[in-house]
Amino acid sequence: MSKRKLSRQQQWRVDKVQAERASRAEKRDVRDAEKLAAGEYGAEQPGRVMAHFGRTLEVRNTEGSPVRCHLRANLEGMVTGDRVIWRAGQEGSGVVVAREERDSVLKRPDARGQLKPVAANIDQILIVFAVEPAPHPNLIDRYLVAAEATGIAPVLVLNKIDLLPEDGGELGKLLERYRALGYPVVRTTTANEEGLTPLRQQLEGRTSVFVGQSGVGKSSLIDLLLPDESLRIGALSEDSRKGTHTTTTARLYTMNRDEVTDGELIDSPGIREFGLVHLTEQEVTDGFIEFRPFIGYCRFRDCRHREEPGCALLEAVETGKIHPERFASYRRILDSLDA
Ligand SMILES: Nc1nc2c(ncn2[C@@H]2O[C@H](COP(=O)(O)OP(=O)(O)OP(=O)(O)O)[C@@H](O)[C@H]2O)c(=O)[nH]1
Ligand SMILES: [Zn+2]
Repeated sequence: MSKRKLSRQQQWRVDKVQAERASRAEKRDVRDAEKLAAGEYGAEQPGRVMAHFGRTLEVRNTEGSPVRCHLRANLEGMVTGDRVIWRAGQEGSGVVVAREERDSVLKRPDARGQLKPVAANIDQILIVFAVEPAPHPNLIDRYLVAAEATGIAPVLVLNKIDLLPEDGGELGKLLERYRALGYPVVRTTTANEEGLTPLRQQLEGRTSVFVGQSGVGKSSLIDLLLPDESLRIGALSEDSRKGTHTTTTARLYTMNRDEVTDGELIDSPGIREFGLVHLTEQEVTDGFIEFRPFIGYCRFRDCRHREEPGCALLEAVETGKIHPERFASYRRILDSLDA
């Protein structure tokens, strides 16, 4: 693997080539099994998958360096972020012999619409939105519901606060509503040095992913968080930036500042699009966290919370325990499932 620092976009292209190479690596598995049996590998040690290309993995060792590994024959389905046990072989490469249990998994539909894990052990999903283009509350709710369905903690990141009016405007009020529900809200701007301080605090010691609609500033934020990786700005043409990289795999990045490990990011174009995936009616209902105390208290067991008499959710809206806009949003998301 090249020692030169590549931009993420360049890296994704490299990853694709390596995926092709990976199939050749499978033939090595057989030989590996023999070598493992013969004791030609070093002691077991922990690592984390930074990227994967089929059966070839880039594993970060405890010193933070990447080691090229392949998977022992009886293992499969590793994804970026997996914690693994590996053993060093000859020529700086290694073999992954086990995977630790995952704390969380992020899934995306593959080409055939089948949900497939794309990243593991993520602590938080940062839902980025911006003062401009202004978010529709329904979109924020959609992201929150999708995040809740994964069991990974969502965090709302309001970017471009340099464009916010003095009094905070309507967005200020909207954010208060989410804060009251218990969601962390972080304000950012890429327009000045201090603009990322609260975000850095939120990222510290955790593994995060950024999601959000186009134009909210995800690339701008990530470029500032990973300055070493941002060679691509200016170096790549518009065309290649907009190329279709959505099938390439996710990559784990460590944010280093002042020699201190601040936190980790898992990123890929596909992950950034997370949230606009198909959800079930049950997932949508469960994803509105303030509904939970009322679920199961409707008069009818199969209440769909539309016009039914004795609906506990509708009552909660009427008595002000559920915000009418959140409920309207809930209905709109359900309607979009029906469509
Ligand atoms: N005023 C202001 N503009 C910003 C800020 N952050 C990003 N921008 C601008 O917003 C635009 C979109 O930023 P990007 O970083 O490309 O947004 P993105 O979310 O990565 O968008 P996609 O690549 O389409 O997914 C660019 O013109 C940025 O310069 C900010 O904090 N304040
Ligand atoms: Zn009901």
